[in-house]
Amino acid sequence: MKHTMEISGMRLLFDERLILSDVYMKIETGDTVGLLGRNGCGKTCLMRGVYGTLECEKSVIIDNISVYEAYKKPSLIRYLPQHHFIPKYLTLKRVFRDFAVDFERFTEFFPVFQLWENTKIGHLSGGMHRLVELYVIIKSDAKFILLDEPFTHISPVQIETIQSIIDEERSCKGFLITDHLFKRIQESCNQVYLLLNRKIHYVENEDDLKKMGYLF
Ligand SMILES: Nc1ncnc2c1ncn2[C@@H]1O[C@H](COP(=O)(O)OP(=O)(O)OP(=O)(O)O)[C@@H](O)[C@H]1O
Repeated sequence: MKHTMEISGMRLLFDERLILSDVYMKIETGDTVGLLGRNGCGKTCLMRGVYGTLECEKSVIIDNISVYEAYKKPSLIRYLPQHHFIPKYLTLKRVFRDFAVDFERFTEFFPVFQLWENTKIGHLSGGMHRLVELYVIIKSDAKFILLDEPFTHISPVQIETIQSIIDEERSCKGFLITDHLFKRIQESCNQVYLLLNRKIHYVENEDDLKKMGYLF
């Protein structure tokens, strides 16, 4: 079944400073939407606004129903923040059980984790910890997945595997992914947008990014 999320009229002010204005985006099942933008332009704020953990003016409509506090509805949206969010004292077994994600399948993609089912996530390296968080969010049973800089701290080989998993999962989900690297976004996404001057701009190709001053 195809699901649609429409984000519109998003406007965010911090004191007198306008961060986002009139943001519009539509994401459907099967979409992998990439969001580029310079440091501090508002990508994280946009995601947190959609997720409902940052207050702002907005309309988020999923399948014709308005959603205000998406973070309370994990079956609709899951969000991977830039920072670690799974408590360090939890074992991998517990994490995969809580997210209802198959650990065996995970170890088929990433065999290095085979012996670590009873290891606490805090004992993993930062990159491994990140990989577990990224995987369980991508594989969670939700209609839309927001990934804030998912490839940071992940090795190139693991990035390729993750990209193939996202490609598989999009048959039943829609993805919004931020990154700084056009190449990575181009490889992972079927639509690309640039957040520039508080607004979302559709990007057809590299030339568009050059015209908008994002690439040289
Ligand atoms: N709680 C807050 N109070 C005031 N200003 C904030 C707050 N949170 C974010 N900002 C500011 O809003 C702007 C957008 O921040 P945001 O984190 O969304 O940028 P970003 O595009 O995700 O950056 P990066 O690519 O570096 O992660 C920044 O200038 C930031 O300093």
